[in-house]
Amino acid sequence: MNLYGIEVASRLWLGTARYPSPAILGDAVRASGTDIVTVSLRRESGTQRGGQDFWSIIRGLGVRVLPNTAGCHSVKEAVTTAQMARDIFQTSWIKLEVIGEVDTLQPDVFGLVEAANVLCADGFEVFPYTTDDLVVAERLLEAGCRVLMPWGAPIGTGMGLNNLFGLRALRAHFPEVPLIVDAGIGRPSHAAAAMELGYDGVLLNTAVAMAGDPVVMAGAFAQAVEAGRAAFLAQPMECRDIATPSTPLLGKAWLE
Ligand SMILES: CC(=O)[C@@H](O)[C@H](O)COP(=O)(O)O
Repeated sequence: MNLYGIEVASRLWLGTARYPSPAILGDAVRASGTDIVTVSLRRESGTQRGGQDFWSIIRGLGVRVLPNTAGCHSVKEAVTTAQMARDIFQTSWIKLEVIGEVDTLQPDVFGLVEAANVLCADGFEVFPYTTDDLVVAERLLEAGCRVLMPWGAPIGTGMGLNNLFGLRALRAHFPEVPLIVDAGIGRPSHAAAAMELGYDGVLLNTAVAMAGDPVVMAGAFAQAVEAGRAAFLAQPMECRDIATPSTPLLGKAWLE
């Protein structure tokens, strides 16, 4: 898929937080086959994760970094964080998060649109973490976003795809816009379901980082995303209310 002029092969993108160790993070990234990881500037740049060590591990993975503004609750904070990320990572890509509510961590969609306008005007290539609201999606595209990242469910819940209707509607309304489900995915089957809906990819963190075996789980997600994409391209059958025998009756067996 083409994102802001860059050809991206991987449809599974990973977050880099909450892994048991940097070595396991590296192994999970390799097992996932991803070529994009997202990094939170606010959470990872402190001393807690080793500062420079953490950056060098990420750089050593040889994947594209999509910095994010996780943990930002205001437009000002998100814009400043994005500007710092651009300097540090030498990229104009930014996954824009403006959190509006602490219990659900749901996006503040008003702040999100405002921040997207500011950042797009400043030359950023914005990947907005949004809800499944069609009107907000329109506003983000008007602001200059060329990719949308609607949530599956609140971050870290692992609930999967909470609003299938909303996600289907977004896909149907914006057939040409790359759509990546971001957040709330808990199991490989959720990722496969998103891909079967025709989504272009999924971004997840907690489901891999907090699994009993993150490396095996990363591989399982890779297979699920591939299977879901293949199923979408193969055009799944429609659901029906009425049963249809899969073995046509050509005649009845005659028993004496
Ligand atoms: C890492 C990151 O960017 C998260 O904010 C992202 O939304 C992933 O969410 P999950 O941890 O629910 O997969």
